[in-house]
Amino acid sequence: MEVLSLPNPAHHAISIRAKALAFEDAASKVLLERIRLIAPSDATVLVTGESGTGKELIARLVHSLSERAERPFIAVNCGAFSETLIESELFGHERGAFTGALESRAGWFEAASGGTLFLDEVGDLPPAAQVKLLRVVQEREVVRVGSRKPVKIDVRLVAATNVRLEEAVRAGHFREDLYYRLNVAKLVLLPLRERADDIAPLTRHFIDLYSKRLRIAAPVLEAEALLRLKRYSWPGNIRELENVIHHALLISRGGKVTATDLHFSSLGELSSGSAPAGGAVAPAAASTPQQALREALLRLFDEPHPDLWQAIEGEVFASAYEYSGHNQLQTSRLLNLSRNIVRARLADLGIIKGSAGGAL
Ligand SMILES: Nc1ncnc2c1ncn2[C@@H]1O[C@H](COP(=O)(O)OP(=O)(O)OP(=O)(O)O)[C@@H](O)[C@H]1O
Repeated sequence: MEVLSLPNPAHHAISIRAKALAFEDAASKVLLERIRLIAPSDATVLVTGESGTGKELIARLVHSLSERAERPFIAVNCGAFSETLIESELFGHERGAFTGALESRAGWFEAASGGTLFLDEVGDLPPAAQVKLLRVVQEREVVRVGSRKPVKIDVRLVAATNVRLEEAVRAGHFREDLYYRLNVAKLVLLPLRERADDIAPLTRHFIDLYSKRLRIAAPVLEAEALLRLKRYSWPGNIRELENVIHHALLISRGGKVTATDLHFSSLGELSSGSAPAGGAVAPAAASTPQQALREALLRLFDEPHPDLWQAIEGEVFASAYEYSGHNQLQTSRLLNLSRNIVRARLADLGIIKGSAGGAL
């Protein structure tokens, strides 16, 4: 596996989480070369790719390999805010600018000063915010909501989209002038099914990651299981592979992951390609988070465990989060704990990123 060494790992412990990034497929190697070329420049980058292909990770990599690496990296999901809130989130607001604006507040552009601002799902920006963003990109200054005073900013912009922005432009949903301003350097992430040689290194990576997190010895992946992973179409891309491996580790036994430990979503049916050696693989039964939790707890009690309580706690938080559809509020209600505790524990376990809003 190509292991990417970052300029100063100590400073990237949060942003890249000491990951060995898997870039083994020929297409991924070309992408990595392109990232190495683009990152040191200050050019605005547009990252495109289906959901779960690694756009945010690539944005962090661009930041880490740039001269701004020591400065903040802030990730904002443009689709996560209402039309009225997004402008104040990005550009800030003055006290009294709108009902509830009790204090003046800097937006993410100002907060990312000297660093990189990652605008995820940029295609979701409403038209008024697109006009403002265009102005920011052109003038390199922001005007807070409710103010007229421009504030100079020094921010490198990385934008990402999982929709074809060209089509959004054609349909009149996204401004053409903004599209050209964002699309200075483009990084295209292929769906996982089109870079099959990444599947094995990514799988090894997630086996290592989750066995450490679950505090178990890393199990061996049986050849038949790997074949099955390679034949799947991965509609949810790398994120789905991560979930499949995490789940497989929860239910695997005897130090190995077998083909039947792999539970796929019904959306990405197995391709009808060549049958694996030793016969066809039976489709795995669907598993609910409750079943997964039950199986994981039983397995934890099965063997002597160095840190049983922590491992149990981890499983409970992970399963409740899964069961709540990755919603922190629902998870806190389910566990009858405060949202802050839930957020902190999920972050400790590496299930969510360090802080709300993605700021580091
Ligand atoms: N090359 C890689 N090596 C190791 N892990 C990776 C790699 N690419 C992506 N991942 C992991 O896959 C998961 C999904 O990646 P990420 O969140 O960056 O995808 P995304 O395209 O931004 O998703 P979305 O469009 O849903 O926001 C993350 O856990 C990420 O760390």
